[in-house]
Amino acid sequence: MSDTPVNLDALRERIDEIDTRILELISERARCAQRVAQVKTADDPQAVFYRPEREAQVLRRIMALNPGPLDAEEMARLFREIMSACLALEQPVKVAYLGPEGTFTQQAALKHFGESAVSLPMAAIDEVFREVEAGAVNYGVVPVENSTEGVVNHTLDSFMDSSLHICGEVVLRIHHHLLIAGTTRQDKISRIYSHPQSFAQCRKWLDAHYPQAERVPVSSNAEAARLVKSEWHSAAIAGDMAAKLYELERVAEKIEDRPDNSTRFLIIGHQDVPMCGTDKTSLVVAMRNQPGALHDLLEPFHRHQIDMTRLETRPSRSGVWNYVFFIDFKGHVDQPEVAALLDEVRLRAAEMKVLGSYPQGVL
Ligand SMILES: O=C(O)C(=O)C[C@]1(C(=O)O)C=C[C@@H](O)C=C1
Repeated sequence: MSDTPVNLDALRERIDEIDTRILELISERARCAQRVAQVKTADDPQAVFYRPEREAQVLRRIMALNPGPLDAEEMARLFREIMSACLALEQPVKVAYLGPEGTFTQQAALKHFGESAVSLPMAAIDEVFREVEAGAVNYGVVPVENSTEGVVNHTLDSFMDSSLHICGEVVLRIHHHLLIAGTTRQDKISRIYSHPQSFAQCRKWLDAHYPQAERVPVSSNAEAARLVKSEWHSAAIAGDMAAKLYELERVAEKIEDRPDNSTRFLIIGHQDVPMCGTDKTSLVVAMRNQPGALHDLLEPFHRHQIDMTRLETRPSRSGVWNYVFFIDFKGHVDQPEVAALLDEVRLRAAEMKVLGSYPQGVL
C-alpha cells in the first residue's frame, strides 16, 4: 500500500482507525443477526437458529475471497468466532461433548461452534446421545474415526438405536505432546498415562524414547493430564487443551507417529440440514447374509457415479440386521441423483436409514 505510514506512531494510529471501522461493521453484522432471529421466529415460533449449511457457505465464501496476507483458514477462524457470537445473540447454543474437559472432542466442539457456544462435558458417548435426545442440549459432538486408529465403534453403535441426525462434521489435526508437571523429575519418568488410542498413535515414538516406561491406559487424555499433576515420576500424552487446562510443560511436542494424524467428529442433533453445495450423506444399511450382498450394495454407487468416502462394517445386534454397513458419500439427499441411488439401495437392503446430509467440514 503506497499510502501506508512508516513510523510506529502513525502505523498505530492507522490500526486504531481500522479497528474502529471493524468494530462498527461487526456491530452492524450483529444487529443484522438479531433481525434474522426476529424473522425466523415470526415465520415459526419453534424456529432453529443454528443453520449449518449457511455457516458453511459463509466460511467457504470468506476463504475464497480472502486476499491475504492472512491465510484462508486463519481468516475463516476469525469469521467462525464472529458468527458464533452472532448466533449467541440469536440464541445461546448448548453443546454436549465427550468429556472430560480438555479432550480433543472439546477442541472439536469449539472449532465447530466457536467460543460463544456453551459446551458441556459428558462421561460417555451414549450420554452425549441421551442429552441431545432428551433436549437438555441442542447438539452433541462425538468422535467417529481416526486416520491412524480407525473407527470409533461406540459412536457407530449408538446411531443404530438413535433417531438423531448428523448435522455436521469437523476434522481435527491431532497433535500429541509428552507433558509433565512443574514438580516432575524429567530424568526419572517411569510411568506414562494416556488414552489407548493415543498410545497407539505414538507407539513408535514411545518405543524409541521411553521403551522402559510403564504405559498406563486411562479413560481420556485429559484424565492422563490430571493424574500427572500429583506424581513426580509420571508423564502424560495429551493435546494442547489438556496441557493448558492442567498447566503442564511440554517435554516433547507433536510426538504422533504420523504427521497427518487427524480425527473426524460428528455433530448430532434433531434437524434436517438443507443443501449447501458441498455436502456429505451418511447411511446405515443392513444387508441379508447371502452371497453377493456387498456387491449388490455397492453396484448402484458405481453406476450413479456417487463418490463414496467411507464404508464400515459392524456386527448386527438384531436378527434382521445381518450385516450392517455405515456408508458416507458426497452429495445431499435433496439431489435427484442421490434420491435415485437411495431408492435403489432401499430396495436391495433389508433395512436402510439415512443418518443425515450435512456440509462437509470447512475448517
Ligand atoms: O443466516 C442465518 O440464518 C443466521 O442466523 C446468521 C448467522 C450468521 O451470523 O451469519 C448466524 C447463525 C447461523 O447459524 C447462521 C448464520
